[in-house]
Amino acid sequence: MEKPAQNTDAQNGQVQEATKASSDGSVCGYDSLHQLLSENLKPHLFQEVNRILLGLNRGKALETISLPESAKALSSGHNFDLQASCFLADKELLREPRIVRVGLIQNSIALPTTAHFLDQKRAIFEKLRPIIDAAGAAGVNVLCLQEAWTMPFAFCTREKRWCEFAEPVDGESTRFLQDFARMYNMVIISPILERDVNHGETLWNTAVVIGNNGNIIGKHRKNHIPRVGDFNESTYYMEGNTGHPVFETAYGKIAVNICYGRHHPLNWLAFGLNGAEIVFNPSATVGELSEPMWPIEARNAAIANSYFVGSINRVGTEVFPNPFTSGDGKPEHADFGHFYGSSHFSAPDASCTPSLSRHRDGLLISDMDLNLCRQIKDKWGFRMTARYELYADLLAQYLKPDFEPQVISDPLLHKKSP
Ligand SMILES: NC(=O)NCCC(=O)O
Repeated sequence: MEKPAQNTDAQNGQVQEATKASSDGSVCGYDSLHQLLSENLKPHLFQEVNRILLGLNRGKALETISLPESAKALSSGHNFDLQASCFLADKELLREPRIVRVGLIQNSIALPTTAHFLDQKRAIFEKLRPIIDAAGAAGVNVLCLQEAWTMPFAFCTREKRWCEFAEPVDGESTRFLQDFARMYNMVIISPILERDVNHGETLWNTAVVIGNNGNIIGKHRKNHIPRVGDFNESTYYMEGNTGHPVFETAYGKIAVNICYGRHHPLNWLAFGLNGAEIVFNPSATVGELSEPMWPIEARNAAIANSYFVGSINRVGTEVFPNPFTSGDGKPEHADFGHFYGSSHFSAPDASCTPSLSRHRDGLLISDMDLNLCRQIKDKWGFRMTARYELYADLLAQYLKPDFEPQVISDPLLHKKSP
């Protein structure tokens, strides 16, 4: 048998270069996989790759939209990625289009985790200010920030001192965002570590929904808590007790499925059953653990539930003062790994936007005609064909202590072969 060809020095050099480029969190020196493909494939090949990877909206690739110069100036002045596109729906005879402009913000922390907590928090506020201003200048109607945006994602450490970052729902970060909500007539979703003072200082992982008049519409607490890798989050807060609320806002019915909840299809379903048209998935997750899942799960949820999904992941590597372990046999270490950004939108018709940068702060904007949700329900009929009664019955059985799985064994399973 012929031996596989050895790598040449040039090829080895290229591999090393790619590895070096990736250590800054980029995709081999490119901001995103999309950018890598678009800059390296011939246009006709890229068009076909794009069709298969990102899908089509009304038979065409998603169109980009132009943004005001003031938003672009903020992006270049403060070095954050800014992208914008548009999901269309068919024209209807009896309903006007319901076009909403939606924004997602991804960011790294602003100061080392060794800085005074107050300075860390305030520095994140200052970092976000121009990005939120850009969203406002661009006319964003609904804006969502990343999970636990006011703090480093210290839940890997299991150290209790990070609990100091927790705030009541009407605390400092909410007040900070309420001003923007009023100024820009914008609904803002603010995922924070919540301190529930009225219930014995209980901590929750909570998304506060601020209305476009600056009022607090309500909150949702993360339902599913990870117990995987360094995600030692159960040390800090409890499984949510707010169910699957959908918030009826001036711009549509929205819900929030916080991070690890995206691995639970029933969690997505429940927001859909309550009538959500856009579900946000503010997250904090790292490349080694979940990157291959990232482009699939939210997109699948958007398809299965006929709603839009906005997925957000934080950016960068956060190094903590004291090394930690997580009982997975890995040597002690002081960081989670790289939070890979890559925030994006998925639509009910299976199309999705290119992702934001894998390593830079960013603001992703998309116009979406919410009429697409019902149009896709009418086309595919997933709700109508869902046979919920079958599953309700199975789940009711499954919850009983004497449940036995419905397995029909081949009576000849243990027959000895002749
Ligand atoms: N924040 C959080 O729930 N992360 C869990 C890791 C993952 O779901 O990818």
